[in-house]
Amino acid sequence: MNDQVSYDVVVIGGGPVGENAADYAIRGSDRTAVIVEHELVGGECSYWACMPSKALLGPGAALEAVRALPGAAERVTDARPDRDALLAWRNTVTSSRDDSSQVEWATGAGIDVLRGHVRLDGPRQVRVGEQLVHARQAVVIATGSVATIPPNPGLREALPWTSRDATNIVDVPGSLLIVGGGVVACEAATWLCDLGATVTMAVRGDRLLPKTEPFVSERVAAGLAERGVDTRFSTTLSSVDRPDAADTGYGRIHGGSARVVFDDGAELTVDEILVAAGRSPATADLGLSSIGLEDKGPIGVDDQLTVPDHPWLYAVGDVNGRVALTHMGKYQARVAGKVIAARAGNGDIDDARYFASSDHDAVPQVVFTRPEMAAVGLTEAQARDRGLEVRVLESDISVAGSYLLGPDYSGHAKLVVDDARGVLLGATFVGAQTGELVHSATVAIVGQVPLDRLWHAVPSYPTVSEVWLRLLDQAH
Ligand SMILES: Cc1cc2nc3c(=O)[nH]c(=O)nc-3n(C[C@H](O)[C@H](O)[C@H](O)COP(=O)(O)OP(=O)(O)OC[C@H]3O[C@@H](n4cnc5c(N)ncnc54)[C@H](O)[C@@H]3O)c2cc1C
Ligand SMILES: NC(=O)c1ccc[n+]([C@@H]2O[C@H](COP(=O)([O-])OP(=O)(O)OC[C@H]3O[C@@H](n4cnc5c(N)ncnc54)[C@H](O)[C@@H]3O)[C@@H](O)[C@H]2O)c1
Repeated sequence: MNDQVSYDVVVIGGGPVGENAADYAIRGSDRTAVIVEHELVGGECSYWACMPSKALLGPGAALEAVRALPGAAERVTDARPDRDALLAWRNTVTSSRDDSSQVEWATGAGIDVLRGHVRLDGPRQVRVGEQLVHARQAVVIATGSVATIPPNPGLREALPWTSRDATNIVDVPGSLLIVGGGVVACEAATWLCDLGATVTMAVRGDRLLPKTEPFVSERVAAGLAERGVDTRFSTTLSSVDRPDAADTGYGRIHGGSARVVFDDGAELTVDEILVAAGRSPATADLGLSSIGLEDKGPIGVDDQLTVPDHPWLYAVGDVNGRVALTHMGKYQARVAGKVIAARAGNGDIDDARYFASSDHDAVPQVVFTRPEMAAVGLTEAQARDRGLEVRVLESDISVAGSYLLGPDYSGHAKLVVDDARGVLLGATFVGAQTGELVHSATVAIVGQVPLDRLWHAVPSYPTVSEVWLRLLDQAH
């Protein structure tokens, strides 16, 4: 075996972000790139996160949409999706964790794929087992993140589920405690109810989805309560006791029941615990100290995704701690790839497209709870914290387009406006099928479209987008 190979670009981690970075760095050139992956090409997103979670959520949302609409509702015989068919659909969406089509895509794009765990071994060099791989131009770290398990007494020993188990669920627990109140917690509570589990949520703070507008938290909490979820706020686990904990594999129940005591003395016995308490950048065991960086925490980068004082090193996606979302990581990857390509050709990299500016204040996100929520940019509280002069435009979503989704449609929308400049800073929508509304707001924010111009953007009748009229009418 040749134990040293060279490429122009070496990408560590073959998730969606690493794939895009490699592609954009060599596209249309004769430069070479390799992706080194120690698990599955396609990463967390394809097999353990976005794709399986959305596969598990889609059928329940579709059933709810049908049940909301007279004429169709009468044909629905069950409020819940078919469990076996739902799990089979999840397997289809994740290709049953077979990454051959993603490897085929990479090789088709001229990118080599190497299997193994990577450690940096000094500047521009990585080690994969016995193999040394040298990077002539750039090393891109795209190793993603891992679930965090908080140090509550007995919790780690109880071998709780993480999101990997919840998305790759095989055995549906009769009763389940979810620790956390963020995005994973709320989405997982939704699909676990669809699968028939009895769900309790232990939330440290006083509301769900604490980074969103407060009305989102209220409506999502009400939606979960309607499904029977018992949400306990401002609480932590004092102890967890699970004598028969066992590593039975992803999505299988990890042993016997667990007895949980909360900080107020309340007790609960459940079949399984799902920890959804955030994620940490995957920087341990990456050899970062070989180039003078810390072996933990996010890898800091500038807006060109370059690590300060290491002009050959880039970090993109969850691992840099900027925004843990697939679409934002892929955006960073496009920017980093273009920067690498331009630097290779000694091109100019001062143009706006070589800076990941949207990471700071134009991040869109859709949370696929019921009701769904979609937001972009700053919340009112975030804008005020930045000392901006803020005006708020707010309306229930009650237009012909929403009524036609069902007579009981309920939704709410809010725009945050920079009063001094007359442009949007943020937008939040909550209600069924609002996910598709958010891109219009993203365009308005990124384009810094003045509100008096936006007023001329006429939404089609009868669509939910007509809520823009209700909101913008308040601006004059
Ligand atoms: C349950 C869940 C649902 C989510 N849903 C959404 C959603 O709907 N929309 C959204 O935008 N975001 C969602 N996210 C977030 C999204 O999954 C991440 O932001 C995204 O996966 C980040 O992509 P990445 O390429 O940076 O990292 P990853 O997808 O984690 O890929 C990193 C890759 O690097 C590999 N790797 C790590 N270390 C090494 C090493 N030393 N050597 C070799 N290979 C290595 C890993 O095996 C992995 O394949 C969700 C997250 C979770 C947990
Ligand atoms: N639809 C989507 O876009 C989507 C879906 C799932 C996940 N994601 C992303 O994946 C990332 C991870 O999601 P997440 O839900 O794990 O993280 P998160 O940051 O959204 O939520 C973490 C939650 O855990 C709580 N928490 C933290 N430490 C705790 C502790 N010690 N004890 C109890 N509770 C604790 C926090 O208060 C918070 O409510 C996020 O960036 C999220 O946006 C996105």
